[in-house]
Amino acid sequence: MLPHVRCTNRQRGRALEIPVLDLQKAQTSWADVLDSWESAVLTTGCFQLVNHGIPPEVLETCLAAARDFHGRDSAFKQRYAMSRSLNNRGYVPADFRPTGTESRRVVRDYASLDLGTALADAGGSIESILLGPNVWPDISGFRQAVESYYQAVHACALATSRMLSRVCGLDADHLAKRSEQGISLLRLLHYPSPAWDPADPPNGHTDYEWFTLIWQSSAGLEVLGRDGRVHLVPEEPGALVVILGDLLEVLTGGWLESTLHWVRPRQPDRHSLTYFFGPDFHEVVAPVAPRLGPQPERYPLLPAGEHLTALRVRHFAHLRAAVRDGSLDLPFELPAANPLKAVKQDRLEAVERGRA
Ligand SMILES: O=C(O)CCC(=O)C(=O)O
Ligand SMILES: [Fe+2]
Repeated sequence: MLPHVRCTNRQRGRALEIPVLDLQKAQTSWADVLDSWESAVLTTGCFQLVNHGIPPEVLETCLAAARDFHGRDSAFKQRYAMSRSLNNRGYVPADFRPTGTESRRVVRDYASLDLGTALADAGGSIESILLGPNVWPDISGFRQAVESYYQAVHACALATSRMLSRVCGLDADHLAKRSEQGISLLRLLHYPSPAWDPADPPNGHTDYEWFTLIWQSSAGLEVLGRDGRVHLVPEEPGALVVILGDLLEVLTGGWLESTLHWVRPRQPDRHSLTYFFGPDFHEVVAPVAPRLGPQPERYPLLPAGEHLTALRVRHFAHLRAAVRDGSLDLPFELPAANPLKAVKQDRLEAVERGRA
């Protein structure tokens, strides 16, 4: 839990700044802008991306489809509930409270419709939890609208991955090559109303994959920078927000850190289109030179598919129940906790000490 972190637009008299980076410029003259990318990921761990190549009409049409879906009645949405299958796909309502876990979530004040890479031949295999078939609501034009956005945001993630690979001192294609049928996920998120009390501790977390691309309809996303300060990510019309995920931290042995973040909507009815860019199921992620943190040995060797499957199973009650009753037979031992918990816990405590 992130205790007592308050977001203000100014702290100690200095304006907080989330860098704005231009993806088109990075594609045409990457060497000129590599330093600014490196500085962004090392300081705030978060930046806004402009000229990202997603046509505004593709974004708007996907948003309209998401609004249409989330605006329907509960009986309609429940037809597509994630809990109806073992796949990490479909609708998860707001106010979902996982029970019996060590989850830090106090309340889930958002609903989502989750979809992602769907392997044609995943049926029945362990891969099908993360890469199973998508669930498409019976709404005219919905699938096309969302698939168009998915393709566009994925292309943007590939271009972003080329810059982040270079920042890590690796071949530009390093991440893309390891993510050809990646465990990637698009969540159409809806925050119906600001349910938070400023006194509540925020629901801080880091994302699990390489990195995340977020489009937000209104402000609400807050990140904790490596400067120990809280940054409100301002609304930047048309921009995508990029934050770093756990697997980039593992890849660099802690030289990069996954971005601690949380959402406290400023206005009711906030939507976000949140795309998590992840590796192929059979990739094993471990620290890779040359850019390494001071203690790369603290990072476990992570088989991506097993690790991400275990996190989903630990999170969702219906998957835990399926493991208990034998309808889901995992070919690996479910770890008692996220194996990255220790490194992240240390960081949270260090941040707290820095504040004292
Ligand atoms: O809605 C957002 O801006 C971010 C959502 C998020 O952090 C998540 O789904 O992991
Ligand atoms: Fe997140």
